[in-house]
Amino acid sequence: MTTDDASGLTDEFLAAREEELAGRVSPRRLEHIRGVAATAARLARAYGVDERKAYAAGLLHDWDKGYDDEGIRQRARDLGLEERLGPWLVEHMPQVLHAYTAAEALGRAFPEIPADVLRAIDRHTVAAEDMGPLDMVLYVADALEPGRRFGRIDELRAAEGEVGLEELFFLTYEYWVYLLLERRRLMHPDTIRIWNTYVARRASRKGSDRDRS
Ligand SMILES: Nc1ncnc2c1ncn2[C@@H]1O[C@H](COP(=O)(O)OP(=O)(O)O)[C@@H](O)[C@H]1O
Repeated sequence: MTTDDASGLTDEFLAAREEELAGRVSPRRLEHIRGVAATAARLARAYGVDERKAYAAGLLHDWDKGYDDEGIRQRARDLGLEERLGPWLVEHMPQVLHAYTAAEALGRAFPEIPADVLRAIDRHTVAAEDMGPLDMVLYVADALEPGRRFGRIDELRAAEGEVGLEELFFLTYEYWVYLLLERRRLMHPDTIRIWNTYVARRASRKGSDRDRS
């Protein structure tokens, strides 16, 4: 099996993980998870991304969402993630840790999960400067699944299929950053770097669109 091979993501494997999830998260969270998996699969079809991987990433992204703040801090330490993430993040941002711990724990427990699915899970909350198509599909699906309600969601939902995947990711990320500011929440220190990267990429994309027309 190559690292990105999806052949281990059989129907049986996914059904077994879904059953385990019912014991790991609340019914409400499970509903969100199912919504994200279905939305990720739909986005994958629309944007030419591997549908099974997208579904699997959606199904598994909140694997560790059942921990409370102290529990998830301890899990991050137990998985040896404190060095990578830094003690400040572990102490002050428990709400983002589930993404990193899920990717690490799932990778250890289930070698059949492709590396790119684990990567998408790892970056589903904070994102990254080098988001690939699968990463973007999961990030967007997490925000747009049918159970989510927030101010500009209808506008974002309407953009699905009308704009490219990177633009849809950008619009979703923009809104998420805006919400963090509005709610006066702490921001992950990578947020400005990621924002700047995608603003610059967008400007050059728009520039080359203009050159072509
Ligand atoms: N860049 C960021 N910096 C700090 N917190 C963030 C950032 N992005 C998202 N969050 C917060 O992390 C939490 C988990 O978000 P997320 O993983 O997307 O949702 P969920 O796991 O519920 O599907 C939310 O409270 C969200 O506001």
